[in-house]
Amino acid sequence: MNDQISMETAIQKAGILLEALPYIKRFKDKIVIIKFGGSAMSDDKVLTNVLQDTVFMKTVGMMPILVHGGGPHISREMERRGLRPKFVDGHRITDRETLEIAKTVLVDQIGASMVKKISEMGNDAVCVWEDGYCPITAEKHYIEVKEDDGTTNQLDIGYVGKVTSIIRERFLSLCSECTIPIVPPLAKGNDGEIYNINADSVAAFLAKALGAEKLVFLSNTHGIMTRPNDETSFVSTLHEDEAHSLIDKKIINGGMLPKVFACIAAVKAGVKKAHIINGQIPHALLLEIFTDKGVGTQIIV
Ligand SMILES: Nc1ncnc2c1ncn2[C@@H]1O[C@H](COP(=O)(O)OP(=O)(O)O)[C@@H](O)[C@H]1O
Ligand SMILES: CC(=O)N[C@@H](CCC(=O)OP(=O)(O)O)C(=O)O
Repeated sequence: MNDQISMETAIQKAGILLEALPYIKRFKDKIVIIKFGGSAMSDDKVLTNVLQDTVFMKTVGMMPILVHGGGPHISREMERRGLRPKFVDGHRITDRETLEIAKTVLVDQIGASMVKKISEMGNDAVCVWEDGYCPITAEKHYIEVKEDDGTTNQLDIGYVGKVTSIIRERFLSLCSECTIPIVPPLAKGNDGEIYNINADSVAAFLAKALGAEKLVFLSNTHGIMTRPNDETSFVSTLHEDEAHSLIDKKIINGGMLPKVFACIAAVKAGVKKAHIINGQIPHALLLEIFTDKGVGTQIIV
C-alpha cells in the first residue's frame, strides 16, 4: 500500500516536471524582471522561498533580474527615529534624512541580505549599487496635481526620481554570467544627486529597456481587487481600460497605483506579460511561470 502511494506521488512529481518543460524551453535565455515588494517580505521564510525560486529560474537557463522594494522597512526605520512617513500617489516624500535612511535600508540591509542568501544557495548575485556606482540614471520626479480650476501643478516631493536611462550592457553582461542582478530602487542623476525611486517604476523601466519576456510583481495581495476590500473580487485578467476606471473610482489606490501603471507601460512597450501575484504564497513565482494555470492578476492592454 505504502509502496503504491509513493509510486503515485513519484508519478505526480514527474507530471509536474513535464508540465514545466514547455515553459523552461520558452523562457530559456529570456529576461524576466521580478519585483519583490517590501510588503511581501514578511519573514525570512518568504524571502528564502522567493530567492530559491529565482535561483531555480537561473539554473534552468532563464535570466532573472530581481528588483526589490522595502517601503515598510524604510517606514519602520523612519518611525524609530521619530519621523512620520508621508506618500503622494504611492511615492514617498523624501528629504535628505529620509534618503539616507532609504539608502541604508535598501542597500546595506535588504540588498546585502539577498546577495548573501543567494550565495549560500550556491549561486552568484550582485547588488548593482556597488560602492555607489549604479547603472541606472534618474532625474527628479514631480507629481502632477490637477487643481479645481482644471490647471495642473507640479508638486515637489524631494529626492524622488524617475529613471531616464540604464546601461543595458551592464545588465546584459551580468545576466549572461552566472549572476543574478539585485537592483535597489535608487539611482544617480546627472546633477550628482541620488534619488529614491518607487521600485515598481524601476522594474517597469528595466523590463522595457531590456526587452523582458515577463514582468512579475510579488506583493501581499492575490492580485487586484475590483471591489473595495472585497477578497472575493480578485480578477485573473484586467484590461487597461478597466484599470483606469478602477483608479478613477479609487478602488485601485495607494501602493497598487504605481504597480498598475508599471504593468500598463511595460506591456505597451512590448513586454509580453505583466502580473501582480501574492509573493507570500510559497513558491508563487514558480507556479506563475512554470504551470498552466498561473496565479494573481495579469494586466492586458
Ligand atoms: N484594488 C486593489 N487591489 C489590491 N490591493 C490594493 C488595491 N488598491 C490598493 N491596494 C493596496 O496595495 C497594496 C500593495 O502595494 P504596496 O503596499 O506598495 O506593496 P509592495 O510593497 O508590494 O509594493 C495592497 O496591500 C493593498 O493594500
Ligand atoms: C519614492 C519611493 O516611494 N520610493 C520607495 C522605494 C521602496 C519601494 O518602492 O518599496 P516597495 O516596493 O516595498 O513599496 C520608498 O521609499 O518606499
